[in-house]
Amino acid sequence: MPTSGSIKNENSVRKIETQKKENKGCHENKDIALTVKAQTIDELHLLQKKKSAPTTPKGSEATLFSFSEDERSKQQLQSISASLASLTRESGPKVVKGDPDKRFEGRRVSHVSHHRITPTIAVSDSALKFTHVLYNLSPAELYEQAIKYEKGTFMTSTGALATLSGAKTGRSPRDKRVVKDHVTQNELWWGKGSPNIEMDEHSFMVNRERAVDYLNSLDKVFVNDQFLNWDPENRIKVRIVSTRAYHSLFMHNMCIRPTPEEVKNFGTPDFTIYNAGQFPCNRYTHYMTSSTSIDLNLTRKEMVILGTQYAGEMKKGLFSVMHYLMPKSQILSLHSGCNMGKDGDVALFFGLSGTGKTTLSTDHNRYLIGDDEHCWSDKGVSNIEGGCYAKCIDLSREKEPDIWNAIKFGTVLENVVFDEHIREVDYADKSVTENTRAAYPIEYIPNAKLPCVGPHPKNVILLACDAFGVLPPVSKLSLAQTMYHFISGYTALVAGTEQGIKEPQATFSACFGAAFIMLHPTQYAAMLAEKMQKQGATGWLVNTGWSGGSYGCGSRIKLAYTRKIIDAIHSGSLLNAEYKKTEIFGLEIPTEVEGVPSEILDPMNTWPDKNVYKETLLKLARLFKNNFETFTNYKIGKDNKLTEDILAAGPIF
Ligand SMILES: Nc1ncnc2c1ncn2[C@@H]1O[C@H](COP(=O)(O)OP(=O)(O)O)[C@@H](O)[C@H]1O
Ligand SMILES: C=C(OP(=O)(O)O)C(=O)O
Ligand SMILES: [Ca+2]
Ligand SMILES: [Mn+2]
Repeated sequence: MPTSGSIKNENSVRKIETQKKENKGCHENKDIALTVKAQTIDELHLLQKKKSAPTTPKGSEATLFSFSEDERSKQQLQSISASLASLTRESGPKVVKGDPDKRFEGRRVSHVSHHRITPTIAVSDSALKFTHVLYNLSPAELYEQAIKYEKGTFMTSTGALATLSGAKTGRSPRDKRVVKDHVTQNELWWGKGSPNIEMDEHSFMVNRERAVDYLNSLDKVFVNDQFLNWDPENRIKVRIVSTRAYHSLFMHNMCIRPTPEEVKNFGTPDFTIYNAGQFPCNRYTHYMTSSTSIDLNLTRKEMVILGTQYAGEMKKGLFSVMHYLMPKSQILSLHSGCNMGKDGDVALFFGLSGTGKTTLSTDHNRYLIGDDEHCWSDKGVSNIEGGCYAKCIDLSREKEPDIWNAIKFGTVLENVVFDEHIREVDYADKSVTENTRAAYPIEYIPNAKLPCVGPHPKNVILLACDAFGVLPPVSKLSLAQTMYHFISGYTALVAGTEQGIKEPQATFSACFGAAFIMLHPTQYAAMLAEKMQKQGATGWLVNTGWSGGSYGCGSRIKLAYTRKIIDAIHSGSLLNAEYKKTEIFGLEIPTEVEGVPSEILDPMNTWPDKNVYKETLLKLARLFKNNFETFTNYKIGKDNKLTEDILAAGPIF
């Protein structure tokens, strides 16, 4: 220590003296005792690492089982080879496990000898080359890969991995394609309003081959074998093949992580993603309208990503798959957050992007079941994912402490700006995008409920961020109103950034997630109505948006107030409050909520000009009505009465 000369502390002085004594007395012995058990630097490096599953499945203790372990490891490699195989070429790159950079490292020579003749990138000689598979790497290994090879990837001051998603910083719903074949043409929702833009089987195969060829041209690819859905009976096995450690770590965090035993017995996946997002699609390919394409083939159980590195495409792509598979088993898939109180009361939080699912389901006083994707079966609710994907723009430690603290080692931080030296993140900085994100394993939230399952929901909270500022901060809904608002899926955010005052943009997205549903919205709505009725769940509409005027005049409702409102819903106190009915939307609004100024509960009170308020309210009502027109010819479930009630539950003017 350079400061030892000036140390006055008694203990320190004594320490220094002891050291001196040691040095005098047994200098030689000490040196011998500290000598490493290695003859060379390479041997020293070998000592540093213990072998472990799953990347190196053959452990030294496996003598008894070595045959079966060997077999299993071989089968695993065969399964990955099959995933990566070209469907047109007879021969292709040979798939080998491990990091190509480690091929000269002196591990067991027999195991690596063939790596020594491995050529690097050789696109036209694919039959002669190896593609190294980095299989289910750990976060630490993925950090090393990402920092070493991916430009724009750094460690932040709290240990998170900050990276850039490239040109795309959000999803590209217009570039999503779904294969229309003899099965899906009858099963799925097609045409006007549907998110399922069709493509044919052949064009899918062209894109698939393009992705596979690209992946195989690389020295190495990442493979994640993981699960979706915490309900063990309805769990699916997913394989994600990707080119970036960032993608692999993102999915490691977002999907359910298998145990080493589960990895060994993984077998064939139920669904595979080929993420070749660094490579564009060919715009001459039929159905392609840009160089980005996210293609879903439900019959082949495959998804291909070309031309976008935005990681959210993988997460939401798999969500679409669940929106197809789960209803087949009478399970309702939900674009919602979910948490549970100490007494086992479960709440769902529906809402479009930015309305508060993640923020409000992450509640220090409740158990977090999940922030975004759930299933509701006859047994209760289950999270589909193993992690959360929180927005970081303007994130503050005070307002969202649990999310703030989750941003640590292992967390992927997308598109944030940070101090180049200290590496402190500036969450207010929108230089790269407003859609900055953190993806972390759910157990990074201290009160996560593991396993992520719970009983039937008691409250169904519909979140709308109403930038028009006319929806009340909270209303209690009848079942018909809940269904009306669920099918409408309204929110209004402000387009663009903060420069000047912009008109709020009303968005209607059926089931609060039209971009991800595969069947007609009324099919999900019918299931939700049936489940809510059967379980006696109460519906609520919570406006997390503006109060006191539209965007530009009013201001966003304080998160602290919204939390108080949500608390009152959870505790049951709001259920028995005093209510009055609003004009036009016919919403039941409470006259009092503990901790919330009563005057804001009726939005009319907060607007300085009551006429402008009325005009704006009518404007929004018309938007609702126009949007609902497309649903007026459908029946919701088998119940005529409910269908009529739903149609009557919209605004009346
Ligand atoms: N009153 C409010 N209620 C909920 N969120 C709010 C409120 N005011 C501001 N916010 C901010 O809005 C964003 C909500 O986003 P998020 O919870 O990620 O939405 P989602 O998960 O539905 O996409 C967060 O950044 C949160 O801090
Ligand atoms: C990842 C997403 O989810 P959300 O914005 O709802 O959190 C998304 O919609 O792309
Ligand atoms: Ca979402
Ligand atoms: Mn979210």
